[in-house]
Amino acid sequence: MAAMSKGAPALGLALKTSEVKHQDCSSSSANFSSSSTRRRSRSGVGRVSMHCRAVLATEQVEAPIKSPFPVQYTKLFINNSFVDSVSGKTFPSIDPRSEEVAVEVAQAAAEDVDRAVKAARKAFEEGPWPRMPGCERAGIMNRIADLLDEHKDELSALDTLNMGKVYDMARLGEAPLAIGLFRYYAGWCDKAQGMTLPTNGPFHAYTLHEPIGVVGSILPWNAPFYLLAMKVAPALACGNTIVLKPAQQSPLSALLIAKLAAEAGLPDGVLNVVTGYGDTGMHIASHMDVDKVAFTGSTQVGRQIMQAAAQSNLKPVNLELGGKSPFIIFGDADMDAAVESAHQAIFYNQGQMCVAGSRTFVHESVYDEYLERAKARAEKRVVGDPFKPGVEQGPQADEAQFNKVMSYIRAGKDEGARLITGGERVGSKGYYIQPTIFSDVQDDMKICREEIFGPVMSVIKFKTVEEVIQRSNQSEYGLGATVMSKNVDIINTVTRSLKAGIVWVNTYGILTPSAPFGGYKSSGFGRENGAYALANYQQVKSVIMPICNPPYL
Ligand SMILES: NC(=O)C1=CN([C@@H]2O[C@H](COP(=O)(O)OP(=O)(O)OC[C@H]3O[C@@H](n4cnc5c(N)ncnc54)[C@H](OP(=O)(O)O)[C@@H]3O)[C@@H](O)[C@H]2O)C=CC1
Ligand SMILES: CCCCCC/C=C/C(=O)O
Repeated sequence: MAAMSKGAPALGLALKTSEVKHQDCSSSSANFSSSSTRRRSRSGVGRVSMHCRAVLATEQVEAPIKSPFPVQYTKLFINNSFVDSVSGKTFPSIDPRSEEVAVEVAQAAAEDVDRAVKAARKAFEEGPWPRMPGCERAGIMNRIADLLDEHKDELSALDTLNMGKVYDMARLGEAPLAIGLFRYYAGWCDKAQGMTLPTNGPFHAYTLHEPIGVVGSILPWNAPFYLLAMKVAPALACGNTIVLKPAQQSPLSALLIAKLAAEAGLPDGVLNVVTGYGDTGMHIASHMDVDKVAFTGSTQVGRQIMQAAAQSNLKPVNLELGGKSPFIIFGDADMDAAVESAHQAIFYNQGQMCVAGSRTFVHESVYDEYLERAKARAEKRVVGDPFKPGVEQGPQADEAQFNKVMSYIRAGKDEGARLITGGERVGSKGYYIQPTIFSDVQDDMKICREEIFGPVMSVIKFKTVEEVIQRSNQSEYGLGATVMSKNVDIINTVTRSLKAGIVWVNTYGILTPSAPFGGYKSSGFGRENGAYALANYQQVKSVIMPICNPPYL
C-alpha cells in the first residue's frame, strides 16, 4: 500500500511533485489519486522525475504531441486473428486533443458478434482452456502479464490517444495495477475450488466450481486497460471464454491486449474483441448463446443490459455503474492531506472516475481554510497535452463528455452555487476544461445529485457527524466514500454507516487486487476484484451420492 505521510497525502502517482514513487506490479497495490462525434518494473520500486511547469488553466493548449507508438491494430480480433467486420464498415476514433479522426476502427454488427460468440463457444465446449490444469492456465496468464508489462508504454499511449488519459499516469499507475490483476488471478487458477459438505444422512456431498461458459464483457472508456483486466483476468482464471466490447472511445488497447494474450499462448477463441458502438454491446447482452454479461458504465445503460439479459436467456449480470461519492473532511483532519487527496479525488483522470469524490463535505470549522487551499491547489493544476511530461490533466474523453460537463457547470452557476475557480473551456481546440470548484453547494442542486464525470469539485458545509452521514447517504448512488479524520471513533461510526462499496480512510483511491470493488444502490451490484469476483464467473454444482457404512458424515 502506498503510505500516507503528513504533507504528502495519498500521492502515489501525483505528477505535480518533482518526484513520484511508483509501485511494482507484483506488489500490485497503488493509488490512482495522484496526480462524437460520438453518438456519432516489474523489478522493485522505481522512481521517476517529473519536472513540470504550471500552465495557466486558461492558456491555449498547443498542437498535439505525436504518440510515441504507431497504431498497429484496428480490426476485430476473433479466434486469435484480426478480421474485418462482415460489412467492411469502420468507425472513426477521435483524438480528443485535436477533435480529429486518429484512425478508423472496424465496426462490429450482429453478424460479427455472432462470429465471436461462435468462436468463444467452440473454445469453451471443445478447446483446451477450460480443461487445462489450473497451473497451466496460471502459466499462460503470467505470460500474458509479462507481455503486457513489456508493452505497457504502448498500451498506455493507445489509451492516451483514444481518450486523453495522462500518459505518465497510465503507464506508471494504471498499467501496473492492471498487470497486477492478471498476476493475482493467475494465482487463483488452481485454487478456485469447491467444498466437501457435511450431510444429514449416508451421503457424500460436495460442490464443483465450474466455469460459467461464454462471458460477455462490456467496457467503458475511462480506465480502458485497468477495467479490462478487472473483467478479463478473473473470467480467464475460472476457465471461461470471452467476447469483449471496448467503448467506442477506447477500442485500441483492447485489440493489442488480445493479440498479446494470443502470443502468450491463450488458445484460439478464448478472448475475442468486437469493436463498435452501443448496438454491438446490446447484441452481446441479448445474445442467446452468451452465458453471462459483466458491464461497467452508466446506470442508464446498465438498466438496459439487465433488461436485455432478462428478456433473452436470463443470463446473470454484474453491473458497476455511476457514483456520487462523498469525500468527508472533519475538523480534526490533517489539512495538507485533506486538500491534496480531495483534489486528486475529483480531478484525477479529468474527473472521469466512477469513484470520483464528487461531493466534498467540509466541516464548518475548517470550511474557509479548505476553500482557500483547494482553490490555490486547483489553480496550480497543470492542464495540457496528456503526452507532455508534468501535465496533470488532459482533455475530456470526447465531445459528448465535454458538453455534458460544461452543461453541469452552467447548471451550478444557474442554481446559485458560488464559482470559486475555473468554469471555462481551456483553449479552442480539444476537449480541455479548467479545474473548477463550486462552494455553497446545496444537496438539492443538480451538481450535487447527478454524476458529472468531469473536473468539477462541489464543496458542501456540514456541522455534525450524524448530519454528514445522513447527507452522504442521501444519494441514488453508493460506490465509494472517503473519510478524513484523526478520531478513531468518528472513523468507525462513519465507515460503518456509509452506504458505499468501498470506503477510504485518510487516503483516497488505493486499489489492491484483493479488495472487492462494487456498489450499493444505483451504483450496481456484484463485486469485482479479490476472491469475491470469482463468483461472477463460476457455476456452483452440488453433487450428492449415497455412501455405505460411513464412519462419519
Ligand atoms: N461507472 C463508470 O465507470 C462509468 C460511468 N459512466 C457514466 O456514463 C456517462 C455516459 O458515458 P457513456 O460512455 O455514454 O457510457 P455508456 O454506459 O453508454 O457506455 C459504456 C459501455 O456500454 C456500451 N453501450 C452503450 N449503450 C449500450 C447498450 N444499449 N447496450 C449495451 N452496451 C451499450 C458502450 O458502447 P459505446 O461507447 O461504444 O457506445 C460502452 O462500451 C458518463 O458521463 C458517466 O457519467 C461512463 C463510463 C464509465
Ligand atoms: C487506476 C485506475 C483505477 C480505476 C478504478 C476503478 C474505476 C472504475 C470506474 O471508473 O468505473
